[in-house]
Amino acid sequence: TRTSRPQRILKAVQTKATVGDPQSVITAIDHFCRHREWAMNVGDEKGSILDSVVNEVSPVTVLELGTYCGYSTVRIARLLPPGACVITLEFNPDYAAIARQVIKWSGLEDKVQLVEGASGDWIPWMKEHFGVQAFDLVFLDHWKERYLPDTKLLEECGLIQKGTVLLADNVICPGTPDYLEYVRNSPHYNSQYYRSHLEYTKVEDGLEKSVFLGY
Ligand SMILES: O=C(NC/C=C/[C@H]1O[C@@H](n2cnc3c(NCCO)ncnc32)[C@H](O)[C@@H]1O)c1cc(-c2ccc(F)cc2)cc(O)c1O
Ligand SMILES: [Mg+2]
Repeated sequence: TRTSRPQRILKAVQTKATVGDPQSVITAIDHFCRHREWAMNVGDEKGSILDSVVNEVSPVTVLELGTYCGYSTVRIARLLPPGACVITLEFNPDYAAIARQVIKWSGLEDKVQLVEGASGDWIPWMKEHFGVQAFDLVFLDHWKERYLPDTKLLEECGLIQKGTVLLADNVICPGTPDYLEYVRNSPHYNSQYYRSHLEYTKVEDGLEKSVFLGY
C-alpha cells in the first residue's frame, strides 16, 4: 500500500539531513513540505517565532501537545541547555513511531521524552510520573478543540504556575476561538498575538503567547 505522508517526511529527513544535525532535519522537512507535499508542521516562519519564545523563556521543562512528526519537538529541543527537556504527547502510534526516528536522526533524544497517549489521560499523571513541578513552557499544537479543556486541566493539576508561558499554534487557521477568548479575557493571563502565516502558505495564521500571572 501507499506510504503515509509522515513516512515520506521521514524519508526526506533520512535522505537529505545529516545525522546529529537538528538544523538540517528542520531544513529538510521545510523543503519537502514547501516543494513536494504540504504538511501541518509549525513551519519555518512560525517556527522562528517559536524559537524566539523558547530563547526568551529559557525553559527547563517544556510540554508539547501533539508531536505529529516531531518537527517542532526538534525546533524546541535544539535550543534547550543540558538538563532541560521537552515532554511531547502524541496519541497516534504511527505518528509517534515516525517522530521517534526524526528526533533520533537529529541527535536530540536525550532532551526529548515522547509519551504515546492522549493529553487528557497523561496530564493528571505528569507530576507523579515525570516528577514535573510545573511547566515553564507549553506548546499547544494538537486538536484545536482540545486547547481549552487541556489548559483548564493543566491549571487544575497545578502544572501551570506564575510565569508559565503557553504558546498556541493555529489560533487563526484552523482557529481556536474558545481558547483565544479564554486567555485574552482571563485576569490570570497576559496574552499577546504574533501575526504570521499558515505554514508554507500566504494564508494568515499566528501564535498566541499567554503568560500565567498567578492566582
Ligand atoms: O489540525 C491540526 N493539528 C492537529 C494536530 C494533531 C496532532 O496531534 C495529535 N493529537 C491530537 N490530539 C491529541 C491529544 N489529545 C486530544 C485528543 O484526546 N493527545 C495527544 N496527541 C494528540 C494527532 O495525533 C496529530 O499528530 C492543524 C491543521 C492545520 C491546517 C490548516 C489549514 C488547513 F487547510 C488544513 C490544516 C494546520 C496546523 O498547523 C495544525 O496544527
Ligand atoms: Mg499547528
